[in-house]
Amino acid sequence: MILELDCGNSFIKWRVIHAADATIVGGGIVDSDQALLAAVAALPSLRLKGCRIVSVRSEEETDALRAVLYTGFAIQAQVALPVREMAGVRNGYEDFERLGMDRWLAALGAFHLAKGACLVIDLGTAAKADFVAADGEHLGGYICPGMPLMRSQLRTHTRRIRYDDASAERAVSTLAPGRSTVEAVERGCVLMLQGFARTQIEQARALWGDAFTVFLTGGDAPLVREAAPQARIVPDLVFVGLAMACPLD
Ligand SMILES: Nc1ncnc2c1ncn2[C@@H]1O[C@H](COP(=O)(O)OP(=O)(O)OP(=O)(O)O)[C@@H](O)[C@H]1O
Ligand SMILES: CC(C)(CO)[C@@H](O)C(=O)NCCC(=O)O
Ligand SMILES: [K+]
Repeated sequence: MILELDCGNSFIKWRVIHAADATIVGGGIVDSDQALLAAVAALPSLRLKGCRIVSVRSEEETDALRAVLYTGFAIQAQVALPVREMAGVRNGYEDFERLGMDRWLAALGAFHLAKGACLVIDLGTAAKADFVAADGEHLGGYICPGMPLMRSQLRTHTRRIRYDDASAERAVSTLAPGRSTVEAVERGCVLMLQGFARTQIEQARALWGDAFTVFLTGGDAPLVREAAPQARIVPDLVFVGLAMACPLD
C-alpha cells in the first residue's frame, strides 16, 4: 500500500492505494499532521510500503511531516520536486521552481488525461487556473483568493459581517440576491468564483476554439459546476500528477 498526501495551505488530503492496481483503500481530509497519523493508523490491515507527498508548505513543515511519518509508519516519504519538463509538459514559469507544485502536478495530470490542450481550474484556499497547450507547453496561469480567503477577509475587515459556518452552507442553496448578511456574502463570493471560472474558459476558447478540455478540482469545485458545465470534475487530479512525478516501483 502507498500513502499519498497533498499538503495544501489549509488542509492535508490523504489517501491510501494498493501498490499493484492503484485501487483506493481509504482517504480523507485533515487539518494537522497528528490528525493525519491518527486517521491513517485507523485503517484496518494497513501495510504501507511507501509514501509520496506534494506540498506547498515550507520545507521545514514538509520535513517535519516526513519525520512524523517515519516515526509512525517506518516509511521514507518521497516529495515531488520542481522540474523544467516532465511527461511531455514544459513548465511555463520563467523561474520553474517558483510554480506551486500542486499547480504543476495538476497540469501534468490534466495533460495526461486530456492528451491535448487543457485548462485546470483548482478551487481551494486559493483559486488557481493553469493553461497547457496541445504541444505540452504550460502557458502559465492565475492565482486569486479562493472561497475561504474571500470570506475571511470580509469577516476580518468589517465589523458587522458575522455568521457561523452552518448558516454559510445553507446560504448557497440558491444564488438569488441575498436577503441577509450570510446570504449576501456567501452568494457574492460564489459568484466571484464562478466569474473566475467563466473568464478562464473564455480565455481558453480564444486560444484554442473548442479544442480543449476543462478540469475542475479542489474542495470548492462543486460551487462552480453550473458555470462550467463542460468541465470534467476530477477531485484527485493532483494525485494523478503526483503518481507520475513520484513512481514508487
Ligand atoms: N471535507 C472537507 N473538509 C474541508 N474543506 C472542505 C471539505 N469539502 C470541501 N471543502 C472546501 O474546500 C476548500 C478547501 O479546498 P482545498 O482542500 O482544495 O484547499 P487547500 O488544498 O488547502 O488549498 P490550496 O490548494 O489553495 O493550497 C474549503 O473552502 C472548504 O469549504
Ligand atoms: C498558489 C498556491 C498557494 C495554491 O496552493 C500554491 O500553488 C503556491 O504556493 N504556489 C507558489 C506560487 C506560484 O505558483 O506562483
Ligand atoms: K491543494
